[in-house]
Amino acid sequence: MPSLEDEFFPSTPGKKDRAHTINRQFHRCFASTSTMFLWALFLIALTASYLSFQSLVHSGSRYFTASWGGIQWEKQVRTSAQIRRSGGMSVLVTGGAGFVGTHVSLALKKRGDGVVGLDNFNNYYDPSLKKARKALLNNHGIFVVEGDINDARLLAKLFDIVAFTHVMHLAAQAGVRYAMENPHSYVHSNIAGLVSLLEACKSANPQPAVVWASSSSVYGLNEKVPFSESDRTDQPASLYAATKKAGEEITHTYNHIYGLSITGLRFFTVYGPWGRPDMAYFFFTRNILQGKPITVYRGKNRVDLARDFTYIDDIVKGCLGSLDTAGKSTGSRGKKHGPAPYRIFNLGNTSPVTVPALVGILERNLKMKAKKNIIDMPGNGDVPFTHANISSARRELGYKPTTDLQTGLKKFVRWYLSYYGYNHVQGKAVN
Ligand SMILES: O=C(O)[C@H]1O[C@H](OP(=O)(O)OP(=O)(O)OC[C@H]2O[C@@H](n3ccc(=O)[nH]c3=O)[C@H](O)[C@@H]2O)[C@H](O)[C@@H](O)[C@@H]1O
Repeated sequence: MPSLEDEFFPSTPGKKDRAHTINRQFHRCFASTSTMFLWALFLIALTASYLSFQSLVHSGSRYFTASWGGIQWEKQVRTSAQIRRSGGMSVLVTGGAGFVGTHVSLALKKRGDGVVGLDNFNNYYDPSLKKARKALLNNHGIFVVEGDINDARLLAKLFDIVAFTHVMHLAAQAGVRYAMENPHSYVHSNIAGLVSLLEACKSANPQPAVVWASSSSVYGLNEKVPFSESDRTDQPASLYAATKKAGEEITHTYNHIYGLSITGLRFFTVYGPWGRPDMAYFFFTRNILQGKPITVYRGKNRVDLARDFTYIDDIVKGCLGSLDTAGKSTGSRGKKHGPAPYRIFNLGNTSPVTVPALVGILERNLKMKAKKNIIDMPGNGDVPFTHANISSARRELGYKPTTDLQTGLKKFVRWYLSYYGYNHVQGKAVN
């Protein structure tokens, strides 16, 4: 092999040795090819690490790495969004693998609307339940994208692929008492995530109409019953409630500045099959079946707490009614071209039931006695009662709840036993 010296000082000055030359050319060629190869490897590694860093940054979550994109993925989104009835809509359902998101998506698909779900599958409660809901949706031709509403690139991509006519925004950090444990998760999803979603909606062309989940908790310490939309909502009792109230104000500014059509729905303690394991009716059922005690809170002066429990099928009707009557957004490319609707509705049942009465119904359905620990309500953000006035929703949306707590819990227990069985295995349990 020629030495480095040979390269600069040929053995016979003025005369090139042929074998030597071929050897040197081969060496040069090999050296440059391997250098190029190394550079290419380096660039590929750099690009890959940049992209994964970007998806982490954009997802904005410590728990979540985005996994979306590609031709096959785009095709799944497009197919899922296809409208199959005349005058139908294509709806992006955020929180698509959540409790309400699953039921709303199925109902939309059933009547021929296009639906694409979006869910970050976080571990606030058992993600395997969310995966099971995703499988159910998949069986009905609904694709749920795995991603976070804080991921602006993902949202822009989705609006790029599909001209969604509506967004049903149900992704949120739910739960009243958990806000004391993890306050930042509420800011992340209910404030930052909401703004990220509205930014995408206002920039989309055409702009979709937005229907989103607020909460009965915005009434906070309000004592006037039943709660009407015009009642004061400036005394939240929990950070959760405060973020939902903030959401109502934030959506108002997007309506005012950008002409987004906005409908906020104040849900009242929604329950039913495929429900949320962090809610009392759900984990009371699990504990009763396992022979474990349940804690029942009691209000001031030993007054029982009460909720206007609302069955999921009634809520779904309220959501579809809201989508159908939403009215168009008026902006395009971030510019408003006239006033757009801004609406807020209570979606409740109008007949509050006490928590001990709820336990009694569960006991009868499960044919088992609950081991009750009755304690005074801790100062954890709870409110003593909720009660919805729904005349506005009845008038504007044709909303008319038809399921009482007895009937609804019977359906929930039937689903619970078919999903978990009597011996609720530890792997599937939460809380
Ligand atoms: O309507 C709403 O806006 C809210 O409804 C529920 O919140 P909450 O009504 O507090 O529902 P649960 O957590 O299931 O509690 C129901 C009742 O059981 C009581 N409870 C809860 C937990 C417990 O261990 N013991 C107990 O007695 C609560 O004080 C409350 O009165 C949801 O969790 C919220 O996401 C939703 O926004």
